[in-house]
Amino acid sequence: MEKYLSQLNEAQLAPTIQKDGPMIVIAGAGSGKTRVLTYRIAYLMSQGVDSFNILALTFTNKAAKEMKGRIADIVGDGEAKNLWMGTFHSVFAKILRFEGHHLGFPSNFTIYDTQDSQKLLGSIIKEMGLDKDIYKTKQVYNRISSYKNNLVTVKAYLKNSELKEADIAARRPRMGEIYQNYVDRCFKAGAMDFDDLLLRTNELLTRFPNVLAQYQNKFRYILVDEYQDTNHSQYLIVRALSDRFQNICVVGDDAQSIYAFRGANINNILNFQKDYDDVNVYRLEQNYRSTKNIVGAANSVIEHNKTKLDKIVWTANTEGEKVKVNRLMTDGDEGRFVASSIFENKMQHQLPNSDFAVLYRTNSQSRAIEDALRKRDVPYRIYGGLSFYQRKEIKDVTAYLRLILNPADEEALKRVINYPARGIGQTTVDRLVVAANGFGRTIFEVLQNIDKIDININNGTKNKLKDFVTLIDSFQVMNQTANAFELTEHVTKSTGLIREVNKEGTPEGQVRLDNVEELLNAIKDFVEGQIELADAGDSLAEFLEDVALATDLDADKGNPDHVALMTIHMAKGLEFSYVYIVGMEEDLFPSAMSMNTRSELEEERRLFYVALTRAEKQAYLTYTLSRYRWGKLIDAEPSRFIEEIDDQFVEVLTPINEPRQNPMLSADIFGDIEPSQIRFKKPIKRKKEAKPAKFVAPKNLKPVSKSSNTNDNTNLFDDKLAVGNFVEHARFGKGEVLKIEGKGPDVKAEINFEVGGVKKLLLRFAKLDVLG
Ligand SMILES: Nc1ncnc2c1ncn2[C@@H]1O[C@H](COP(=O)(O)OP(=O)(O)OP(=O)(O)O)[C@@H](O)[C@H]1O
Ligand SMILES: [Mg+2]
Repeated sequence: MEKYLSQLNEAQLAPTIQKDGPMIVIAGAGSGKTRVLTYRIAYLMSQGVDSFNILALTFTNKAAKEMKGRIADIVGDGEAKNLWMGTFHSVFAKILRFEGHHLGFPSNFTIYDTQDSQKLLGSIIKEMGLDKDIYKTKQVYNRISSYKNNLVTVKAYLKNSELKEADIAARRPRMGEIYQNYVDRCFKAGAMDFDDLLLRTNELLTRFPNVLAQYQNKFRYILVDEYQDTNHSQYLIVRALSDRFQNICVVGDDAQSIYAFRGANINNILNFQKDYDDVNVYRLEQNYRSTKNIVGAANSVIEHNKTKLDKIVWTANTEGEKVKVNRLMTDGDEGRFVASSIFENKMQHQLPNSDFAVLYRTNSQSRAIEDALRKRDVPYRIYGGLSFYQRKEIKDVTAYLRLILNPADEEALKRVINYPARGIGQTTVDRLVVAANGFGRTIFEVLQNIDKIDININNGTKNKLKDFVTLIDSFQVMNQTANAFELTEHVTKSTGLIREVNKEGTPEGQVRLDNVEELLNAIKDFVEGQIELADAGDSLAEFLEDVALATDLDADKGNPDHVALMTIHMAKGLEFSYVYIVGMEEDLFPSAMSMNTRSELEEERRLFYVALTRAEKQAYLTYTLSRYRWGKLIDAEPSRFIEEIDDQFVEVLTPINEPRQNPMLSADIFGDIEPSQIRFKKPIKRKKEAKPAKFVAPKNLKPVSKSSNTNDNTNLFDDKLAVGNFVEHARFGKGEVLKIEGKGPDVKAEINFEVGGVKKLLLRFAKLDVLG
């Protein structure tokens, strides 16, 4: 352990080895907060704390896995296994499996994901005969989610005139009824949504003191990462569990609080000292992640926020390159710039793809980047789009599995009752739902008694329904003996699902088929890792729980060496050598929807701070002059955040695809100044410009000199290459030299190529043949 403790600086060591009592580490990005948590857990174990008595809550399951791996390196595999570590949702889902019966939930309760919840709300709104343009499912869902995260139960809602008035003002006076129906239907279906996992845990710990005492005793040491983004519900759970022993260590950075829009409460971090007695407050100031330029840039940005704790962040790392800002014409150009820059940096510094990340404000921005990366054959992965487990074909298979385990699961049943098609129409399903609601029974119970009840369904259809029940029954019987993999394989075959996904034999169908196969592989892996579980049924339940809580960030699928594409929200806590932040435009970032109040704008700024501080070596910011938004091409202005970075940390790149040979244009915009000298004191707003004419090479050009194969072409080109020369490049074809700039190893040429238009190349690396 000594050896490991020496890998911490003094400031980090103190919270790591304070064994007991409440403590908070407030520190800026990259200062080692997560490292402190990791080493602290290992330290506690080395001091004789039983691994069963430690609970660590992280922001993603991936972070938990990595932390566990690191701890296993220090203390050994066996002990690390017993640690309770994961996101709030996954940890408390596990506890609810054991304890949910106190609240009337079966241990095999289903977890409804957002899609399931919204579908259920959609049908409730329809059944109540409400206008779906006013009662928009998504908004209703968000509203209910915020009640739950603030522990406002239906009962509390009905007593809360403020909330009710807000809903009436939003022309939704029947929110209370919807909320009630939704809670009832989830309960009847034996289902909890994401927010219930926290809300019900709170209910459990409040209503059942014995249960609370049991878990207080179990979790004698509690650690929370990214504490600044806990919501009220999470805060109360941590408080309750740590109340007895008060061995609570939370780490966070108020400057990185970016989930207020989802109910995160920055006051949790600000008030921590009031919640416990004798809190030790630790501060870390040295950043180990980033260069001086990046740390300086990030510090200068966050300075603009009024609401913040005073913090110092400095680094002993090298100066590094300045934060590079580039302006492009369109999002297509932006994508191409990012792709070629990644490509060049990769080649120049011999780096793996996984050293690069592209971050954006909204998911829809990924498409242009993807297109460009694909053209360059750069492998990439999008995180946080539709997660693997949310794809239709995967949800169809898992719906069968959910139904086998929990026949009350209404959303699963509705999903598969007529998939693959077995002649059971929507009207029949609607009648079943009405009957189930009328009898206070589940739909499956109605199906089991279809002959005994009075329901307007013809005999032919009744027979089909009975066949469906028999089918599910047979799967349940199989589940008694077979493992999850055998069962799933059998389900996909015997229902005809596997045939259905690729019945057209199209490439898309093949992808769906591959996905189902991938799911089977995942289940097999899971089953093989679960052999110690004697009860086959358990392995299926556990697998489904992992599936429901899986975010795309957690899955490690496919080629591990890829460029990561994700929203900034997803990137919290992560680090990459090279980070490209795209779409740095007003109304996009900061988002038009978050500029109404100072606090919203400050949250956007914190988001930018998070984005910048992901970079270790180099950060690029790009913005475009026009962008398609809501189907229209609009003029875009550079984000105010670019201006907010202190000039000394920024370098403005000459826009690569700008028609520099047009003197009107340079005069118009830059006067006599080189664009690279421009600082963004005022946003530069311009109209759409024409691209340079496509280069067509004159005939009869022949090579007059060839670039050497060494990495140093400087001498060759320093004197030989001149403006007006024709050259040839292996990939871009022939081109005309428009401009030469720089000295020695930094000589660059701007060349208008046949393929891809104007490019700026560092001659040291460009393999060019001069033609004459
Ligand atoms: N004392 C140290 N010596 C060397 N490297 C360190 C030290 N402390 C932290 N690091 C490294 O610095 C990087 C940032 O650390 P870490 O991720 O723990 O910071 P953080 O404060 O959790 O950042 P964030 O706020 O972004 O979550 C990591 O790569 C970590 O391994
Ligand atoms: Mg961290």
